[in-house]
Amino acid sequence: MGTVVDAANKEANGSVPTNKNVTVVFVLGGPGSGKGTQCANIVQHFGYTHLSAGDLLRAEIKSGSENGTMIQNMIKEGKIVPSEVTIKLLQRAMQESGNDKFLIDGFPRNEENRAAFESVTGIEPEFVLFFDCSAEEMENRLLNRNQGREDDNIETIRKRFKVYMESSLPVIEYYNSKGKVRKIDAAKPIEEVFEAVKAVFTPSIDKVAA
Ligand SMILES: Nc1ncnc2c1ncn2[C@@H]1O[C@H](COP(=O)(O)OP(=O)(O)O)[C@@H](O)[C@H]1O
Ligand SMILES: Nc1ccn([C@@H]2O[C@H](COP(=O)(O)OP(=O)(O)O)[C@@H](O)[C@H]2O)c(=O)n1
Ligand SMILES: [Mg+2]
Repeated sequence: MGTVVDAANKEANGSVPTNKNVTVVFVLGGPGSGKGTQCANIVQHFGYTHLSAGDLLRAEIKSGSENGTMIQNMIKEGKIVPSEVTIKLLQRAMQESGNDKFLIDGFPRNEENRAAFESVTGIEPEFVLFFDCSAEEMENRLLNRNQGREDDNIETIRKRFKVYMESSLPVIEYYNSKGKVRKIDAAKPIEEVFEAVKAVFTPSIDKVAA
């Protein structure tokens, strides 16, 4: 057995992972900007596999892994888990999916995430989908999310916003300087946001034909 990811990792010289055949889109934006909601829509229409870094970390806590307590504490404090842990979970999920097109949601969240993913996997994102939304709107959404998350309380939300401003926005800026960011106004209703998202994923040749 072997997925495209395996195959790409075992290229001729055996050491440099290039992952040439894997398409990755990073889905970024503040907490509550609608990343997970829109990823579910994209999966339905465009055949990607959705990998949420936060969901993978929460599953790791539930599985009772030895890192579980550390991850749980970091999430409760709104801190970013060391990339070594998160990247292993992402790589495993990519391999298990059997797909070659991935939406990586909520990752990379800081410079360490970004640089480590690039050097470990050799993968460069096709583009970065960036959901732009005011802090006020995001806070309202998080306080009404009702998924029983330990970090959706006002104290942790404030910490997450600070981390977002200080550590995650610079990553978005980095990709912006490379011309890779596709910015979406995420403050609109879900359906309208998805219209804008669809335009990003639809090849321009189809747009002309439509
Ligand atoms: N465009 C939108 N307008 C209003 N509420 C939204 C919108 N997008 C998502 N939501 C709601 O806001 C909350 C956070 O959305 P979610 O997709 O979990 O965001 P993220 O993954 O970026 O934290 C959820 O309860 C979701 O139903
Ligand atoms: N790359 C990542 C993604 C999430 N996380 C942790 O998981 C928490 C929740 O992430 P999430 O993506 O599920 O949160 P939302 O932006 O969806 O609200 C973050 O606040 C971090 O504590 C992380 O450490 N590293
Ligand atoms: Mg999410």
